[in-house]
Amino acid sequence: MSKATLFDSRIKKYAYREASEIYRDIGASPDGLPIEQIEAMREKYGVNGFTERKNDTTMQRLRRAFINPFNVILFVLGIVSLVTDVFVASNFARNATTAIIIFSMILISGVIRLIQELRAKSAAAQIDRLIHESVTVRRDGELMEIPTEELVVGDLVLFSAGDRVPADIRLTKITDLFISQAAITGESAILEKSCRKLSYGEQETLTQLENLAFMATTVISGKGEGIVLAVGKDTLYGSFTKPDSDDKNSFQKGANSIAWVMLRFMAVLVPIVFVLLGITGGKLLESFAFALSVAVGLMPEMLPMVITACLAKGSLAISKKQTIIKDINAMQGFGSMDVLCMDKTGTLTNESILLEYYMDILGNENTEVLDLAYLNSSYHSGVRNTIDNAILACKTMPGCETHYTDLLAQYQKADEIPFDYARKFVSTLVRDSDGECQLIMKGDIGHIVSRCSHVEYRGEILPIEKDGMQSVSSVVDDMLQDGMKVIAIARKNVGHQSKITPVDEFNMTLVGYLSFFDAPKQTAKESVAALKRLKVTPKILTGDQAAIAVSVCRRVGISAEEILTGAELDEMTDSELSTAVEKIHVFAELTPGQKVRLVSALQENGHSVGFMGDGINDIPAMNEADVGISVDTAVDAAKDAADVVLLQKDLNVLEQGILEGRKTFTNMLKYIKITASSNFGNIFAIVCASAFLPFLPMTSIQILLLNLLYDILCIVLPWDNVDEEEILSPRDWSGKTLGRFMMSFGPISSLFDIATFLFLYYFLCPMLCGGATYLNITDPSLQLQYVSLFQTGWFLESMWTQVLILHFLRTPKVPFMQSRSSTPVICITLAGIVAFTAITFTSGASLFGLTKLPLWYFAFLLIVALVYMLLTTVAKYFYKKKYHELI
Ligand SMILES: Nc1ncnc2c1ncn2[C@@H]1O[C@H](COP(=O)(O)OP(=O)(O)OP(=O)(O)O)[C@@H](O)[C@H]1O
Ligand SMILES: [Mg+2]
Repeated sequence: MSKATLFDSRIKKYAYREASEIYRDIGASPDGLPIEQIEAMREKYGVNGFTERKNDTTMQRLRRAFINPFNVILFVLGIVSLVTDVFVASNFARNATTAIIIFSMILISGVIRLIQELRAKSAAAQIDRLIHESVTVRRDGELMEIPTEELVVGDLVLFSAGDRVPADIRLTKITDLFISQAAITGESAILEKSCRKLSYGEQETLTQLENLAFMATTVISGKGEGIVLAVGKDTLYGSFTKPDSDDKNSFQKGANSIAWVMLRFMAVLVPIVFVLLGITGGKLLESFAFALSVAVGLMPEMLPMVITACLAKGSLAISKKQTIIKDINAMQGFGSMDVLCMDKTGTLTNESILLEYYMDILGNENTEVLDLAYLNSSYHSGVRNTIDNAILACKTMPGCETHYTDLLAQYQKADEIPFDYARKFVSTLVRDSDGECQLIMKGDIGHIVSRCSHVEYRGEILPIEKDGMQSVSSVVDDMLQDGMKVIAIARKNVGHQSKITPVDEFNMTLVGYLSFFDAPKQTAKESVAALKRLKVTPKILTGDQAAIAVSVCRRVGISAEEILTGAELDEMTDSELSTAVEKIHVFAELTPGQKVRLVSALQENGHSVGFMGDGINDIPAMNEADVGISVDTAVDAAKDAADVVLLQKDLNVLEQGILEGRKTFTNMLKYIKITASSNFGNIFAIVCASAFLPFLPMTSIQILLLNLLYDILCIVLPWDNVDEEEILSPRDWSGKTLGRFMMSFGPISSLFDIATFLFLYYFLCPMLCGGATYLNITDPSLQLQYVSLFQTGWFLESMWTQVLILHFLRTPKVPFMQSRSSTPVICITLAGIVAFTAITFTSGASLFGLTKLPLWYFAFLLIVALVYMLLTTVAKYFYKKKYHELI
């Protein structure tokens, strides 16, 4: 039986039972669960979350910090070294230093990672406090607010318009409850829900069962109450969202592609080293250990740690800039986003709109139109948006204090059909004191007019004639072109009929219009310019009329020469759309589904797309986009669905977030590229050297030590400065450019390694060992000294150049003069060079097979370092010229 059918049978049965039976079955009661039973229910049915992270045990955290592919390789290496150097070695040759270094590498990277995670967790806790995702439940007979993830099976939940359903629920009580299931079925139609027991004859699929509400669906209007049947991964939504496989994970994909590049280099280099050593007569186990340390030397072991640190630091920095990153992986979206889609109201225009005119069909002021709109806005139980708020605000107009209260007393609500972004209007049925009912419809002009057969003018009801409609639309057109938002009001008497269905919404009488002032924000023009400077193309995806969208876009500097409406979009094939989305920046009269289609068309074209919105209509597009952005004032469901929440709906805030995201990414890429290329350079030189050296150019323990020291220095990289020019365009997060970077800069470092190696072999070592080169020396102790001098010389050269090159490759500019690393980076790297050089002068040096070198060698080192830096600067110039970027 498939997972889905299993799931079906488990939850579906409750649709056909009375509430009382369900309470008994699950062990709940109509008063809600007793507090002491909550834990037991959680034990039995699980938690309401998808990632274990929320309820981490120390074990899980430790496991994540310590177990990763890099550490596994290190561990194998540690064991090999334990076996060869300690267990099977003779008493005399027993030496555990290699094993100790390897295990301390594992320990250090793990502990740092653990600390980072704990810090990130406390940051996340702060963030949770800022954006409350809470639900109302009835427990022990009392209503209380709890965080969504504390919900358990058996809880009684209450929700209303604008909420996201927090779990899978069997409804027990509803008032005009309408739900959009787009998030799980993809269908934009809005369904009316009920709480009656269904009978088995009605063969329906799970999502069609009207007395069930599913996790992640959106309450469009009305209220509901119900028993939680399934939570977290056991919900229908949970059954098809596997934690790590959703397409939001381009971050993970990027990390993987980087790991692959590294693996390919290893796959080539390591066997070569092994074979070369074998040919030159090394011992099998020793050669194996050496080849493995080469592998470790090549790996950026600290990658997981640097990534966690960078992301944690970045999201903390962003949160100080009024932006909350809910999902840390969404930082990637922020760094790489090159198209930002947004709706109009509240982003480009002010958050609230003002009611300006209320008029009959020919444009004369008419209070009856406003009264009808007021009744409609007061009585529909959907989410009140800016339009409703503007209409309801008229009760505070001077002289109207009692008028609107009287009006509500005079007309009672009888029924409604909620607002729906596909139909773009809302209908309410009101009953006067005589029991006569009238249907009031308000919404988009086009959609309303298409349902009208008559117009009302000065009390007379006239059939619509063609030219009559033209003079009507000219009234509206002028206002739209001025950037006003206009909606239409229509009505119909339906006698004593007390319920309405969509069939009743025809043959309406058009009464008039309301127009609103939807003024662009003062800062909008500037912010749009800033986005363009950051190479993020702004695109407007609005459900509103084309004319107003054009007017607003002109005023804020978005090109509106060409515009595409929802209707035109539906006519297009995918390939036509793919070219259209590139050159058009304004899309109007869209349904939520069309917004999704546009976002995915942009993604198909290779863009990294952000979507910023605040309404229920924006949720599907936010889910589709690489990064969904919402604002603190948005409806709860939109905030829940977003990856990023801005505490102010202002494009300026977003600009700061984008910059911070790119900065984070640049620092991560810096670590990866520089480390990988200099490691590659070193290892490549070692390979060349092992081909004809009669001894190991560096012992495996030295390679590891070098690597460990270097990695410790890299811990400060997340705190490095980033050049302003570097973050002016979106960052690509993938292994695509890693290979070419390694191939361009790695060999330069090998060149100097080999020069040093020749200098050591033919000049320094013979000079200090009686004038002969290694092969001509017969005294074993002199041979040992020769090797040790050679290896120390190379160790120091590698370390110096590897650390210095960090400062040269981190920026395309001239280091220290045009672009300075941050103070911690400068201090730590300098301290590192001094400390590690000092090690070779201590007595402990012999533990690692290192020894003291004459001071004049450092003069040589200085020259090598200088020439190396010079050559790198030249290479950097050409690289930048060719590829237009460095990091
Ligand atoms: N509460 C409402 N009552 C009646 N009609 C409404 C209501 N809300 C929206 N509409 C109609 O639906 C159309 C689309 O809604 P809306 O403008 O909110 O879409 P949007 O895509 O969020 O656009 P934006 O936020 O950019 O203005 C509106 O132009 C209006 O005609
Ligand atoms: Mg909107």
